[in-house]
Amino acid sequence: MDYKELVEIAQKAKENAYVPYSNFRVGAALLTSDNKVFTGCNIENASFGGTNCAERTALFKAISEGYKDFKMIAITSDSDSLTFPCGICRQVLSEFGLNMEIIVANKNSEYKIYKLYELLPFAFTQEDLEGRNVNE
Ligand SMILES: O=c1ccn([C@H]2C[C@H](O)[C@@H](CO)O2)c(=O)[nH]1
Ligand SMILES: [Zn+2]
Repeated sequence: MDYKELVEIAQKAKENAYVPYSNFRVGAALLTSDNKVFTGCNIENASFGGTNCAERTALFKAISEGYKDFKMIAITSDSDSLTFPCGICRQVLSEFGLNMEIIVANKNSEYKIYKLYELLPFAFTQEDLEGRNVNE
């Protein structure tokens, strides 16, 4: 599974986006450490706040199926710009490892790769709860 292939799977996942309010379709494809792929799309809600992003849809599908070790996640939309995960998704993804690779793509499947720790420096983690944040 290479980066490009995962981006193409995310493009396909975008087709199921439920976006009556923003009309902004997002797709994600999450690769587990044993090379299984979980896809996700954004799912909007009339309350707005009940909306779930594509990244969290993919992550929650994986977690609920018993997977919690991930190599990378590809994210795309219909935009000419690269689609970066929102702050909530960065935080939620960080629970499962700041070393995860984040592949941000545009509608033409051009992409860049970051590590989650680059997108979420000084992350709040379990260690903060235990009083030993490494950033201190
Ligand atoms: O990385 C992102 C950014 C936004 N959205 C969704 C939420 C909402 O449905 C729409 C507009 O913000 O895009 C995602 O799914 N992932
Ligand atoms: Zn998000």
